[in-house]
Amino acid sequence: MMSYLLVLYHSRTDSVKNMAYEIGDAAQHDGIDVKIRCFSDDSDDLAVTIDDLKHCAGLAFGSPTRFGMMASSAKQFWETTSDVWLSGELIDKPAAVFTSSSSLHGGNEATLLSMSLPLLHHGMLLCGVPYDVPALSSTKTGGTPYGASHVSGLTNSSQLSAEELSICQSVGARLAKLIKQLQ
Ligand SMILES: Cc1cc2nc3c(=O)[nH]c(=O)nc-3n(C[C@H](O)[C@H](O)[C@H](O)COP(=O)(O)O)c2cc1C
Repeated sequence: MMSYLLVLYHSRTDSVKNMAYEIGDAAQHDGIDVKIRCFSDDSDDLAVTIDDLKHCAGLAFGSPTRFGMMASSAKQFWETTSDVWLSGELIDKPAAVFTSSSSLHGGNEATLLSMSLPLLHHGMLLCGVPYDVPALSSTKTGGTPYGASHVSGLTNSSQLSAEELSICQSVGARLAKLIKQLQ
């Protein structure tokens, strides 16, 4: 794979995983190769390597909301990326973040903002969700200008609402567009 979007996620109960696949499918639909990777090998998807990260043309990074922050496996991974940071290999590559939380005001926006920080340190071009995505104004569940989100609720449902789905698709399409424009 010469030029690909890396969709890198952690998910324990499939909500973030479903979002990862929606974002990846949308980018692929728009002509971009996609690599879907996890932070550890306790998933159906392969564990990410530093090479996967170094050589991506763009990144979608997903984590569940854990006490208003990213999951520890994600944080742990970023702490192994100093060499990539030193060599500047992610500078000027487009990136987006996405999350799932069980409650609507349970810290999903805070999580998205803090997930953005390592990507900004790496010099990536953070792409949020613009308000020309109609679902952003109509959603009663997830979806924020800082990135796609899903609210899994009291039953911890991993099924995305129509608006959440459409926002994930818009993120995949936007990353694909930016990857093409920047190459
Ligand atoms: C340790 C832990 C901490 C959590 N913290 C929050 C939280 O701060 N706010 C919230 O709304 N949900 C919280 N949750 C719920 C998860 O964010 C939610 O179930 C999410 O949809 C899981 O995503 P996944 O299915 O991809 O694993 C927490 C769950 C765990 C296990």
